[in-house]
Amino acid sequence: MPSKKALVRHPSPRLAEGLVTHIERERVDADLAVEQWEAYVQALRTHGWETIEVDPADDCPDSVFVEDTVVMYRNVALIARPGAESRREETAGVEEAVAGLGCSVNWIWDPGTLDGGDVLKIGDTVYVGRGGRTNAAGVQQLRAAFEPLGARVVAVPVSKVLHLKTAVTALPDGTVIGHIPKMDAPSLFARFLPVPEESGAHVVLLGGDKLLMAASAPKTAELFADLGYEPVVVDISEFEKLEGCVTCLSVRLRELYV
Ligand SMILES: NC(=O)NCCC[C@H](N)C(=O)O
Repeated sequence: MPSKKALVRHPSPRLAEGLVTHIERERVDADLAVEQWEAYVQALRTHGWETIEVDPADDCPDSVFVEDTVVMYRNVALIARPGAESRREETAGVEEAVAGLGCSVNWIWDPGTLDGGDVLKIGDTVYVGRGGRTNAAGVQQLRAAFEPLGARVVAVPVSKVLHLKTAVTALPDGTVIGHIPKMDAPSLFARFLPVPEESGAHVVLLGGDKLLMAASAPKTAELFADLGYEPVVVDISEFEKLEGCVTCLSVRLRELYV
């Protein structure tokens, strides 16, 4: 049976100091953030995901955004090398967690940088955003790690937002969804559906027709419901103030046979 495990990481007490790059800094309510994180984790559990907490990294303000630290392909965990220096220490705890789960571990090495938020997998196609956090060496190393396993790696320019997955994710049938004003190259995606809100571009596939989405994208939730999906809505306002979205708060491990 394929696994339904998801890595999550408790917010650091220093969350409010997290990086902001493309938006104005706003005050983050740390207590509310913890409540929102707990509700997010509960939503995963309610929909059948076993959540595994990576040991907290309290000194790393952005550590709750665990998606950026590792990319999974089959049972291989590629440990990222975050583009932001302040996030490099986040990977140690994640490496320990995935090794403990029986994953094969591989690494992005200097001079490569790559954030997990830049990697979107649709079947065996692995889109990788080349932008502020992931450099050309990171793209090459991702190719070298995953192409021998059967992946087709497609590089996508990203200049308007933090990560590729800030701009686009995909529905269960593989249709790419995105908010066009935030995309560099929409024509790269063969089957593409534009969404009316920036945060509507972010979905976590919970299984079946269920899509985990942010409360800040009500029009997009309506659009998806009208297409026969079931939006599961969570409020993640405090993480959005730090350019986070629903995808970055977990790493789903779907292909572990352990
Ligand atoms: N995958 C993601 O979308 N990660 C969000 C990371 C936000 C964090 N404040 C950062 O700038 O690295």
